Amino acid sequence: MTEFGFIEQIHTRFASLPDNGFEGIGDDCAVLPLGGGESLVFTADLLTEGVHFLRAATTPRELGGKSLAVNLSDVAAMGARPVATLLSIALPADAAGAWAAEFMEGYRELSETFGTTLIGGDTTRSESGITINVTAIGRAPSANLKRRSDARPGDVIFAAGELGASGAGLRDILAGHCDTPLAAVHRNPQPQVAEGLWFGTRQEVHAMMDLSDGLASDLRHILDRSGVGAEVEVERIPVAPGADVRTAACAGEDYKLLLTAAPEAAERLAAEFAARFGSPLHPIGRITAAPGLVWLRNGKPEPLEWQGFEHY
Ligand SMILES: Nc1ncnc2c1ncn2[C@@H]1O[C@H](COP(=O)(O)OP(=O)(O)O)[C@@H](O)[C@H]1O
Ligand SMILES: Cc1ncc(C[n+]2csc(CCOP(=O)(O)OP(=O)(O)O)c2C)c(N)n1
Ligand SMILES: [Mg+2]
Repeated sequence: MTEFGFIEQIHTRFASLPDNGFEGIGDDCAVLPLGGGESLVFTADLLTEGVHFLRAATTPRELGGKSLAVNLSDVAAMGARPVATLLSIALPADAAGAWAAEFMEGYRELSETFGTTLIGGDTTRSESGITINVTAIGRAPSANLKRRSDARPGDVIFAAGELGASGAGLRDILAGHCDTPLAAVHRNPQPQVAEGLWFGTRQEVHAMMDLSDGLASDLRHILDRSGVGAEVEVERIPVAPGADVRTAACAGEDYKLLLTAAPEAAERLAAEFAARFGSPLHPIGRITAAPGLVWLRNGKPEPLEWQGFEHY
């Protein structure tokens, strides 16, 4: 079974139960309208030793920050402001002392940076490696929420930053070079919280998500949920220095925002983004009515078997 096959199975199994007012499985966050035009959003992400990180290749402080950052990125991807988190952590006995204190310091530092508070969680002993689960809660005017399901044919597809640095950094780490600048990028993702909030206020932004698994699979989630297709110009994919285009499209963990915007407003959106954030918004292609993801090189379709990260 594939990761996404399993999630689909879970979704189906729970489809007949009451939703209790929640918009559930399928987006970066679940949504609970509060009334008065406001909503809460909820997301959970888990990091487990050997799959998401190597204990010997990260400081606990960095891992504390990354555990929070990947969740704040999902809140940002809805156009919401992260407000609070819950932290559940399973620690082997040898990580329960100084390691855990440093981990919490990293988690606290990033909480302070983004104005979130820690409101609960759980702590247990582990017999096999470190596992961290974070639940993040955000808040937004309901009208600002951006979903994966709102891409429309003709929309311009944008990446809100360069891609591939994290994947190139992981390559360094797996080769035993943990002290390179790219390895540091991999261990210290910066969630685009201010950017997500700003996109939330822009009506011309239709669909949005964050890039955790890589463009090649994450864009497909927008296409599937919106019932559309896309053409992506390979030459326009913004490749971070030190990475190559395949890494940029497939390796994942860049935690940059991926969005679609109305074509008539796209140029102005990009100009205002650059003026506000001091870095470009990269147009990489467009949404099509015909389903499927087509990679274009020199304007011609190229049959690339590119895939993002999948757990199974
Ligand atoms: N074990 C699970 N139980 C319920 N929902 C899940 C589970 N795993 C993933 N999901 C949901 O499936 C969707 C896709 O998950 P995922 O690809 O992990 O999203 P993300 O990249 O935003 O973390 C999300 O809405 C997520 O909440
Ligand atoms: C030791 C190690 N091996 C492989 C990876 C690569 N990796 C692990 S998870 C992942 C994708 C993102 O994680 P996931 O759990 O799928 O997050 P989500 O999409 O749910 O936000 C990648 C690229 C890594 N970070 N560390
Ligand atoms: Mg997830």
